[in-house]
Amino acid sequence: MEVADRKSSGSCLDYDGRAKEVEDFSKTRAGVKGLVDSGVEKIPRFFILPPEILNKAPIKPSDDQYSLQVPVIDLGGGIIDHDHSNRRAAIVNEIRVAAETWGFFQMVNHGVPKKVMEDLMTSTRKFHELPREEKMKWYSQDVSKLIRFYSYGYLHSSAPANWRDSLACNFQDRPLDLEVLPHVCREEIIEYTKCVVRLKEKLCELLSEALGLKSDYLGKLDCMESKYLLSHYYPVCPEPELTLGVTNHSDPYVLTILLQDNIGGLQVLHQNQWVDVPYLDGALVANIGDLMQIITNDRFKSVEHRVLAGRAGPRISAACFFYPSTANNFKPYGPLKELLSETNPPLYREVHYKEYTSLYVSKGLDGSSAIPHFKLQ
Ligand SMILES: O=C(O)CCC(=O)C(=O)O
Ligand SMILES: [Fe+2]
Repeated sequence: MEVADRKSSGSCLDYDGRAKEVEDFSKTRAGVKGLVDSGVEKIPRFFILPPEILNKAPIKPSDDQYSLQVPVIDLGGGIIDHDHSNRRAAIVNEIRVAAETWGFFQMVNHGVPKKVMEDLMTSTRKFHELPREEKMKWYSQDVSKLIRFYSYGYLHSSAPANWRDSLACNFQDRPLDLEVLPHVCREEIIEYTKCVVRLKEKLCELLSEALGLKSDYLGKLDCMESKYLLSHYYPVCPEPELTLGVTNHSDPYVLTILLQDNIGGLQVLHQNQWVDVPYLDGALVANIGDLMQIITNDRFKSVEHRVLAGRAGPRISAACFFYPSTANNFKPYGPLKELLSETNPPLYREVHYKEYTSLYVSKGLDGSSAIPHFKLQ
């Protein structure tokens, strides 16, 4: 069958025999990489995405796409303390504009050593490229497992499948524990996570200031004390026009810090166009999560993004998500009263983290946002 026929041969989300195909795939415990290693030339049908997901925004970018650029912000290494108030004010302003308009920005001079980033990429790649028997020991579809390897997390639903595998390390708000991690990447993950947590603390202050609040405001709110690192591996895809590395979604958490390699494919939805988030040597990407959009009453935007599947690769990335500490799983978070006024009334009801993520997970990455469910009428 030609690509055009396979595209029009019906939705991948619901067809006879889909559940069995998905289950057989899961039983291999070898992920998408296992499929590629087995030499598939046609992707299994449940990976073929319907046009309404593939073409959510113009697939062919307008000329504007080339003039639109995700903001790049120089965090000034160590010189953003309060003694350098002019420089700090300028950075805070850049972060404010980026968070309000793009929901995404790239950071350079952010203080995470390049070697630590490179080591994370090399070692997690080693994990994903372990012999199959070795890697499958980590395979699990159980979402309550804090450390696991998986592919397509929505096995029992009709949510779209993604052309990628992931190693999940949900550290929650505990100290990092070396023993629980796969040997090939454990020290590198711990070191990288320590550095990224320090960067998150800096960003937490800068974002508070960008909202016109005291530097320690978001820190005291305890909305970003837990950390969850996802190491992604996007294998080369024999039919990249038919699927996606990851389908359109916004991140459900408060803040994400992302490290990507130089393969490309990450895109952010901006002014109804998909704009590339290009690889920038030494940079880290930050993006606003859904809960941050809710607590800022829509000032900061949690923006949809996706990753294209590609013939080049594999592509490697690591996303570190920050969310409230476990003690606050049921603490209600709503628009911050300091940001509200008569002319700026609350747009959302209060929601706790568990309620938010349950809805997010039950929905699957179907390209729709969970945020509107919490809007006040
Ligand atoms: O791999 C990437 O560049 C993005 C991953 C992502 O969006 C996510 O894990 O939420
Ligand atoms: Fe994401």
